[in-house]
Amino acid sequence: MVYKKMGTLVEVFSPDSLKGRGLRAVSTIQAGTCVLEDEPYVYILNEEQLQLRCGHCLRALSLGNTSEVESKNCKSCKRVVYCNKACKVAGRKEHRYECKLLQGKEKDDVTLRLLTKMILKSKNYELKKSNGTLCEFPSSYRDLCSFQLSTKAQEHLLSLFRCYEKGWRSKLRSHLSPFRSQEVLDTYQKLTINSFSMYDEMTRTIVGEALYIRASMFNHSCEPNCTFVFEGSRLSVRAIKRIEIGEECCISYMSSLLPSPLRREKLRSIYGFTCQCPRCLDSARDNLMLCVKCPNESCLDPVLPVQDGFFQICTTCHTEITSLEHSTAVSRVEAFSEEVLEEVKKNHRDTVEANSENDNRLAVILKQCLREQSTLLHPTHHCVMRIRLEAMGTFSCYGHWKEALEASQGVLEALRLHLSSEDPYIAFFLLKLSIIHYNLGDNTKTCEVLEQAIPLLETAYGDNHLVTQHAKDLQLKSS
Ligand SMILES: C[S@@+](CC[C@H](N)C(=O)[O-])C[C@H]1O[C@@H](n2cnc3c(N)ncnc32)[C@H](O)[C@@H]1O
Repeated sequence: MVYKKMGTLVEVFSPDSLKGRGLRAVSTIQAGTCVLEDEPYVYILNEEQLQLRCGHCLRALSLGNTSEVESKNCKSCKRVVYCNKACKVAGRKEHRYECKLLQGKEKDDVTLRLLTKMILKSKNYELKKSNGTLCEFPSSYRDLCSFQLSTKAQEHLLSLFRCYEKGWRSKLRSHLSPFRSQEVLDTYQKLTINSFSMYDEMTRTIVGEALYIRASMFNHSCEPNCTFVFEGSRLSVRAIKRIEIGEECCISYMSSLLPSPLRREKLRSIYGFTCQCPRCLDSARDNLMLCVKCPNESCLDPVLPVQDGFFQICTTCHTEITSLEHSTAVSRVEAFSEEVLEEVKKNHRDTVEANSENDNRLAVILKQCLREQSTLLHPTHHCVMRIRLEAMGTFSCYGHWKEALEASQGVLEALRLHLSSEDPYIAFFLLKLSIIHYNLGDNTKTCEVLEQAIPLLETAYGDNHLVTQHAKDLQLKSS
């Protein structure tokens, strides 16, 4: 196999037969180096973001002047907004593939819209009979790997697709023949394992979905040496650790704040592989993410799980936790935490106005969840960390700074325990914490936290990224 360079720092290689292709360093890469930059082959904004962001550069728009915004709307679908004329012109070429889709009568579905846009965009794309082997170097989306759906899942997808198709097809030129089922399935099977959720890095809100041909070559590790960041729709993959020549460069496909059984299950069901990274192979490693509090109130130390729903004897005070009642209560609070996280996700924080009914409802359920967790789960438990992070973000978004600070208690310690010190999530957490201190008028704490955050942000995001710049501006203002 001839390995070809992708950019100047990495080359496509074959790590092993299970992983397919991957990328490895062709020279030593220092932490903080941009390993690869990529523009999307195709991208879309989520429905609730359509009126909030420029359809081309994805910048958040100020919606103060509605008549101004209307003049920059797409006149045909009236769903996509641009920040100025230049973006409108630049975005026209891409928008023509989805303009009609957005005029459809069917309820929008992000995955089906991306799938349809992709097929429309690649009309010249001919399905090549695959012999199951991957080409050495991907130059078009046809060369990406795919994940074979079960027959049942294929039928389900096709029925959803045909329903969605009815909604927009009447708006398209009549000579366009219906998409072949094989074309739909093949495109979907590539999209599911190769597409990226695009983030607004300042809020960590998911704003859309995109497919990058070159960046699709990065394999996954739960302890990655690279991270990816967005500037609009442009994606940069950056080294967060020193990478030796010949070493594989990996990103993480999912949140590292989940214990390994949950991470591995998600990776299996979405991407079709069983993760064998060092973190997943060390079964004891993530146990603290599943710990309950010792019920002895003068102890409260973490007690490790032994098997589904059952816990060990507390090693500090030797209290036994054997009751079924206790394990049922733990499962209930874990399930409630997941429900609350889902609810927060659905209510897209940046689209609801402060002091609205939503605000109160979300605040109430987050507080209730924190209360219920506090009697049973140890602060290192993944549900506690994830709920506290959400609560911190939600309260900050509504300007409830004291409550946001309260929600942040114990999170940094837990993050440091579970994540590697270079993990961008720690940098992002510190930035959010500094913003809370700043809004509470505590300049000393703001500067203290920013001093830790800025070097980490420079590595993960780069000096010129908006997130790093924001941290530096805050440092100037508070010093
Ligand atoms: C985005 S693609 C990565 C590039 C892919 N290896 C290729 O050859 O095109 C994702 C797919 O790569 C494989 N993969 C990625 N990380 C892996 C890992 N840690 N272990 C096994 N397979 C992995 C899985 O098949 C997964 O669905």
